[in-house]
Amino acid sequence: MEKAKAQINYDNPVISIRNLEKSFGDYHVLRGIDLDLFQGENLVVLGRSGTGKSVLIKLISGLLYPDSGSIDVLGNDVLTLDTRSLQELRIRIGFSFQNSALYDSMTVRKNLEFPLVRNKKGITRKEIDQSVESVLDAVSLSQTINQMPSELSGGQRKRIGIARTLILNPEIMLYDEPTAGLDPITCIEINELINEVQQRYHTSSIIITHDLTCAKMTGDRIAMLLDGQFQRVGNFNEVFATSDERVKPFYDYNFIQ
Ligand SMILES: Nc1ncnc2c1ncn2[C@@H]1O[C@H](COP(=O)(O)OP(=O)(O)OP(=O)(O)O)[C@@H](O)[C@H]1O
Repeated sequence: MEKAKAQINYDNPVISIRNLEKSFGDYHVLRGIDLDLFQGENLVVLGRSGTGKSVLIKLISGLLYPDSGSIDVLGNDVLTLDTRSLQELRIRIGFSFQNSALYDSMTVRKNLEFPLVRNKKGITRKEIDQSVESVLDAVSLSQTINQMPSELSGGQRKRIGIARTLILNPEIMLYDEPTAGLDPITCIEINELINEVQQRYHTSSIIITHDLTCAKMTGDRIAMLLDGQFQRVGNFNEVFATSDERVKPFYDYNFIQ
């Protein structure tokens, strides 16, 4: 269940975060976050509920503004980008959110075409068809092309959601709790898909989760968010080789394959 070694370019961070601070009223959620995501890397961000994982993703994608610190994404200073440049940058990032639901009234094909037609002006019918076929093949669901989302299982819907994100060829993937609400076997299939996406699309990914099986299977590196900072960063065994009483229960109460 250990993750196979990936090709990672440690000279090329695609996301660089320095000394990031974010409070909501009196609640100091992020207290000086430093983080690099390297080209080709799967980085898992682990943390209990309410520790600020989603806030971090929103800051990276420019949906929230920090109190201080810097965020560089694909060579862009996110905090100084105008709306248009931010939109252009977001197209280079694939968001796989828990609630990124499919459109129930559209077939799988139409769901997949939607981001293409919206974001790629002048794309031809042939290019659309090729892209749809290619991402469906990537998530091993070619046979569902004419089905409605209601005819798919939870795991299949999750895969189609990932395919819809991949269709724009993102350089960075942000997965927010990719295995939430799925049975253990389907979780493992989604973890395997995350690794296949890394290899096939050469993406760099941040995977937010509190599922340790997911962390172990998909993470080249794991960063544990505790009390507003990344207190432990390393591979799975390094992160959990500690007697830190804030970390141990996290491990003890998770089911590890
Ligand atoms: N827009 C907001 N206004 C006020 N408080 C917020 C806002 N967004 C997040 N928070 C607070 O910041 C904290 C961190 O929230 P966040 O959603 O990042 O947690 P999380 O680590 O993703 O948790 P979970 O695993 O449950 O999704 C929470 O206490 C939340 O209430």
